[in-house]
Amino acid sequence: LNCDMAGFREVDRRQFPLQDIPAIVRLFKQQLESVSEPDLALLSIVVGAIENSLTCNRTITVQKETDTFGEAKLPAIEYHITEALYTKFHAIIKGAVDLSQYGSKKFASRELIKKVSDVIWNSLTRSYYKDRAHLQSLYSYLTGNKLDCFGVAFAVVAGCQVLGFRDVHLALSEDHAWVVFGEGGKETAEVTWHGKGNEDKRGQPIGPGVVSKSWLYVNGCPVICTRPMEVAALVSAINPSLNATSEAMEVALLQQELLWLLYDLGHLSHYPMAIGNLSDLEEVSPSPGRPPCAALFQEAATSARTYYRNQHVYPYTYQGGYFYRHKLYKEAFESWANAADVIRLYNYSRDDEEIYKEFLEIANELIPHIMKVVSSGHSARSILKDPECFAYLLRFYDGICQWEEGSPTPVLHIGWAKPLVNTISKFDADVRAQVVIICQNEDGTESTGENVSDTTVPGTTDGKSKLKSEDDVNAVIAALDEASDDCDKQKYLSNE
Ligand SMILES: FC(F)(F)Cc1cc2c(N3CCN(c4nnc(C(F)(F)F)s4)CC3)ncnc2s1
Repeated sequence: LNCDMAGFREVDRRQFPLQDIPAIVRLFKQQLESVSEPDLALLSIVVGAIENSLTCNRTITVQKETDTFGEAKLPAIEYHITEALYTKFHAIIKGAVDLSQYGSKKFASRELIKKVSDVIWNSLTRSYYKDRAHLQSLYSYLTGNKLDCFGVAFAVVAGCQVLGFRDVHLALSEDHAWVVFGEGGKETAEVTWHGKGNEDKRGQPIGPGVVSKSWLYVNGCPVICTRPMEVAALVSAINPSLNATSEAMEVALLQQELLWLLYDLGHLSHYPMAIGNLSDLEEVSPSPGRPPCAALFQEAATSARTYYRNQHVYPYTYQGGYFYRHKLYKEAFESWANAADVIRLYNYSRDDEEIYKEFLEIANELIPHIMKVVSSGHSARSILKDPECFAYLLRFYDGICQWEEGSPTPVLHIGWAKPLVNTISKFDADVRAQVVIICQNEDGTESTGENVSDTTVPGTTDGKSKLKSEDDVNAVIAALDEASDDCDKQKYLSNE
């Protein structure tokens, strides 16, 4: 029993009660630099307790926000509460799993992992709102028997750590989590649910998800966590939200400090979303002496290109969102075009709703808003006179068209076409004429398409005029529909 309590024993009681952010950072640093591996249960209980007390019920009388040195005051986390919850988690896991039944001690088996997942799963409250905030930590599990889908996967990995299986690790896509295990971490197993109304596949390998080319399984390029990266995942999952409109500042500061600690120790380099989370926090309150958030967004994209074959969308939508908020519209178009270049590699399946909503918002809310805002401006450097912006938008829309091709589920519908046509028609023919479309042929050679300058939009005579009437728009929509089927818009654009 002692060896398993290593995580706790090393934590000298003198550190408790944990009164402020530096104390928590010290605990994480001590765990991350300790000779063995960081104790996932201990760290999840500690940050969960702080988040819960500062965002859920605010029962604690909120001490004045900062002490004399400007450090955010935290509700004191008592040693005995932390130790009691830690002991309870150990008791639940060790009490339910009789290791003698699972043969090899060195590597976990699928049956063992399914058993740990069942222990967590069967101890959850029967029915509760699964998407609620603050359900991601072991504190939530141990005090309220509630976990969200990420929280279940994390708890299974923490449970396997309690049982001494160092091969079981968290695998993360952009919208799902599962575990890898066995020699070389080659085996995979579902351990949690995904989305609404889908039968869970717990215990099964994730193979079929990768074969179907759904974004949910990121074409076989998930983030495979080390123990410190599992700490980064639990820190990323900290949710400072008090309600739909405000956040608990001290929780956000704690998350930011812990992410910088993990960044400095090199544990975010292979974790684009964690870098994106840190960058979002830096945008709101920049840390002195740290890289600007724009550089961090770029780092996240570079990490995804370097380690995950550029199969992740979020680094580009994080970046596009930043540029959009800062009115850097051309840069936003480029990021969104890069996001579309990723999604075109996938087949849209019913499990991919989250990223569908992301692209829908960009295409039908954000880009139309930009077009409205820039239309009123009259600067020569306007977006509407810039052929590179037109090219970025074409790449964006084309990526979504190609995403739809070969997919079991349609992507585009009339709701997409009107904003799309309105956006394209804002660019004059002479601007469009400066865009040359290079098509990659099957054999990899390139052919420049017809110069789009002689694009005559159906229903007009000289190709130089702009869309005028409703039936012009409908004609283009019909043509787009046809073009997006076989996606050789080249023929459509040159209107051969
Ligand atoms: F485990 C699951 F199932 F929850 C999948 C994961 C999600 C996620 C994350 N997120 C999700 C994406 N996310 C985004 N926030 N803004 C985003 C963008 F649209 F601006 F790009 S994406 C918040 C943090 N941040 C760190 N790690 C993970 S692992």
